[in-house]
Amino acid sequence: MFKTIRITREDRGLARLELARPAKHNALSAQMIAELTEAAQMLGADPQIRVVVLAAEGPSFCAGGDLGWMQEQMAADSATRRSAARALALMLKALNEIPKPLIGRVQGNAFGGGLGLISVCDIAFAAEEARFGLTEVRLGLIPATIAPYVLARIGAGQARRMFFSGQIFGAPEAVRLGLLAEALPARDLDTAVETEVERYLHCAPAAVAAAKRLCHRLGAQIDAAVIEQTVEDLVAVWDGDEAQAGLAAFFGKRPPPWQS
Ligand SMILES: C/C(=C\C(=O)SCCNC(=O)CCNC(=O)[C@H](O)C(C)(C)COP(=O)(O)OP(=O)(O)OC[C@H]1O[C@@H](n2cnc3c(N)ncnc32)[C@H](O)[C@@H]1OP(=O)(O)O)CC(=O)O
Repeated sequence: MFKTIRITREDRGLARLELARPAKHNALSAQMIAELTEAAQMLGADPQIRVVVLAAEGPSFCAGGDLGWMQEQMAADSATRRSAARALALMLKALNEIPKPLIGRVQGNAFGGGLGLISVCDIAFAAEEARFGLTEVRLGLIPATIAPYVLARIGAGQARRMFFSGQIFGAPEAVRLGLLAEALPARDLDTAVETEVERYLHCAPAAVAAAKRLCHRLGAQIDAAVIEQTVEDLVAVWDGDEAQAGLAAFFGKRPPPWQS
């Protein structure tokens, strides 16, 4: 039924939700955004599922928003753009609101929206050689719909540095920032995720769900108005000359005009 993601269920109450566009480094296309939204809602509502692992096939966890899809939005009318940006925002909201532990399993690159996906995980583990970054500003874009979740996860001070510089950093730094629970040798990643899964499967599901609600309520308020503002921010950036130039440079495999 899904083309860009895969879901595997285990009787013990575990679902593995896997990004499956490896040739495009799991970039978030319109179809993947729609499928992830549907999967998050479905797994969230399934009483048999008590823990969800978010993983990815191929060399990257996720290379962020699909830049071809973004280029299409730049040429579209404002209603189409707004609905595309809102789809991205609602996907993140749906993942964030899964009322059970969402555990990230990260390898390779997690850039832009990929780092956003990690930020909506409750806890994440990564291979030591994984790379992270909010690379949007290098492309003339901004981290928009992902911003509330990244800010909630690592705080404004650390986030500003990432937001403004697009700097790429390694897994030890991601642990220090609080994005990851642990960075491990790649061969130990599945064991670490499995140990974490078992911890949650030994707990009362309604109590775990209530604990997650509590964490959300006491953390940053990511309400409908905040989300809608990020949609407008993304729509506005798609209007800009820098985004046009940045994406043309990416697909032309050349540096953007501002790169020193
Ligand atoms: C969510 C919001 C914003 C964003 O997320 S903006 C996107 C931020 N992401 C990036 O800046 C990452 C861009 N990609 C890369 O830097 C590199 O591709 C890579 C992931 C480091 C991999 O490099 P490598 O050299 O190994 O491979 P290629 O570059 O040749 O890529 C292979 C293949 O995949 C395509 N691709 C990679 N990333 C994307 C992408 N993000 N979108 C679309 N396509 C992508 C690349 O074009 C190649 O395709 P071919 O057809 O094979 O040429 C906004 C918000 O917050 O709201």
